[in-house]
Amino acid sequence: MTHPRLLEVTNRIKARSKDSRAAYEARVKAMRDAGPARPHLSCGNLAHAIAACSEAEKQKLMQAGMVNIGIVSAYNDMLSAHQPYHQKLDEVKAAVVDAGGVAQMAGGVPAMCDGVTQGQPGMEMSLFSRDVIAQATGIAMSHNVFDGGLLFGICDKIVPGLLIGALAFGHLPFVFVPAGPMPTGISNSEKAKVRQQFATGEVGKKELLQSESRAYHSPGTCTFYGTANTNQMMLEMMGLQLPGSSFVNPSDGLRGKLDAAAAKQVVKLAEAKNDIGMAEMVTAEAIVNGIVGLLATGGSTNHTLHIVAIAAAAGYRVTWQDFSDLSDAVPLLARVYPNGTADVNAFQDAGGTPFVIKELLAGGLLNEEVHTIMGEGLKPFTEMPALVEGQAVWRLSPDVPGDDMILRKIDNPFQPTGGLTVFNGTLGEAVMKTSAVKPQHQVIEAPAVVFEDQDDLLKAYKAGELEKDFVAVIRFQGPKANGMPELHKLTPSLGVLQDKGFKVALVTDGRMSGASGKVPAAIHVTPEAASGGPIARVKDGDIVRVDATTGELLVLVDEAEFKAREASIGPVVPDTFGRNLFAGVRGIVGPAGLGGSFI
Ligand SMILES: O=C(O)[C@H](O)[C@@H](O)[C@H](O)[C@H](O)COP(=O)(O)O
Ligand code: SF4
Repeated sequence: MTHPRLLEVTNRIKARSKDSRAAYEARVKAMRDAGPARPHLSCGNLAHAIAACSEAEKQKLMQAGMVNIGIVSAYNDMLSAHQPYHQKLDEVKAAVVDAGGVAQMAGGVPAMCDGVTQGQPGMEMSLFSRDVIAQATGIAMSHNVFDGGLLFGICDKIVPGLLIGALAFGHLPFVFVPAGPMPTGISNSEKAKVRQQFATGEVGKKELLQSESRAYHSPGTCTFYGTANTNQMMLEMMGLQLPGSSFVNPSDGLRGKLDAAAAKQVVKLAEAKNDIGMAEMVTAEAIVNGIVGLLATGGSTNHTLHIVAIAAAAGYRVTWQDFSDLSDAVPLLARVYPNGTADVNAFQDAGGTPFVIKELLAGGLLNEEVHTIMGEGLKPFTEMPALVEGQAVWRLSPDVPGDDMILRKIDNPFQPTGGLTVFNGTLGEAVMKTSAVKPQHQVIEAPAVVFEDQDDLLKAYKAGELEKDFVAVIRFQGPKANGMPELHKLTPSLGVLQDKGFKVALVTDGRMSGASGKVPAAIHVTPEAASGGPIARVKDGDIVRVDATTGELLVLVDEAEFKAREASIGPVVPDTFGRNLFAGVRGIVGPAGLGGSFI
């Protein structure tokens, strides 16, 4: 029986989105009514589109009924997660041909590695890159010669960008093709320990680099449960990626079979002509299923931005209150670093996303009336693939988890509620991933120390000025200020202070990484300082209360005095390292509560 809270939130999203969803569905109908793509091309258009094809492909593509699949790829060598897409292209094209279609590389999209840019100027483009990826996906598919698409992308802003772009072609079916996590190196906890030892001066750069390179060591996605791997879980929850396919390593023999199966599935969907495209798959029910998956697994806080933006691309308005109300009803069923010690390889071995889906269905916490890439309903997504006599074979998840320190059944969760808290109060709205914060750190009331640049906090730390209870208020880090960077490089220093017994918390209009964890951080503060939000009026010494148990974010200053204060105007954004290219975007980008989007 479906949980009443699930029905309540799903129905209110539909109700508030009635007009915007109707407008989206009208756009999709107009594209569908225009009929299959290629017959409407001029001979010149078609000749250009197939000029570089083989003779066999040309003959096929000149037939209107032949399914042509557009591949949109986020391959580059900067993301270890995306490097495997280089050799995947030809393999998947061949698999589409084996399945009776033709495939063309429709276009590439940019992909930024947040690990490479963490703490660097490039991080100020990170959030914006999501919408650039969406636009690049639109450019790729705008050739309008395709009957469906395959999407090569995994990491943080790439999956949301690809999905937003694909939704602009909601009359077509798309299937995501993952590449899988790298094998486990040193544990994430060991990595974090060495970082804190570096922050205290116990180890030097040589030891730190050695440790980092043993954590991040080969092709594949990083193995912590950050935004990239949360994307993977979400795509299975939403039925947009083959069941249980996310966390199979690139070098595993099963990987290639899963790629071929994805190719075959998208050809089958494109041939079906039953009007099941992205619009019919990405419904309010599917979006709520994605949020439920986020909450049940303690996924990345970045999804309070990305799911809102994805929903908007499908004509739905989703709010942080929706996340909060679902979080009260959805139990925490998984502990994967930073919410535990295991990584995604251990999560997969313990039962992975199919196990979580099976348990959530048993608890009535997923909408079952959904169209997915596998057909109707979520039952196929309770199955895990294995290589049996050289073939990918799916089997129903077991009734018990492979490791109950990593996964739990619905009647024995790690926490009765989800891993996310939405804050409200005198500083505005904010979110916190509480699943990674110990209970004794979930309520912090301490004097503010205000910064407008994360490096200034690190300088104060190194000067020994932060050996005390304090709330770090870091502002002018919002979308309009400087692109809303992740401030994850502060984690080791704040972690050292927390370990020393000081009560520390972070409040910022910026973001943290999905891999950030133990320090309580009320992030995405909205309205941001650059929009005149109250965070711009906080002064050193103001008492700030961050209470993750009640969702209060308060500055304990006389209301009239606080309101009368002059707001800080913040620092000037340098125009170096490409920042100047996004000056216009900073002027039009929307607030975090609407996904931080400029589309
Ligand atoms: O949201 C995320 O998951 C992060 O952006 C992640 O993709 C990023 O790479 C982190 O910075 C990795 O963690 P470290 O920086 O600790 O390696
Ligand atoms: S998970 Fe993060 S650090 Fe790892 S490849 Fe993806 S973007 Fe880069």
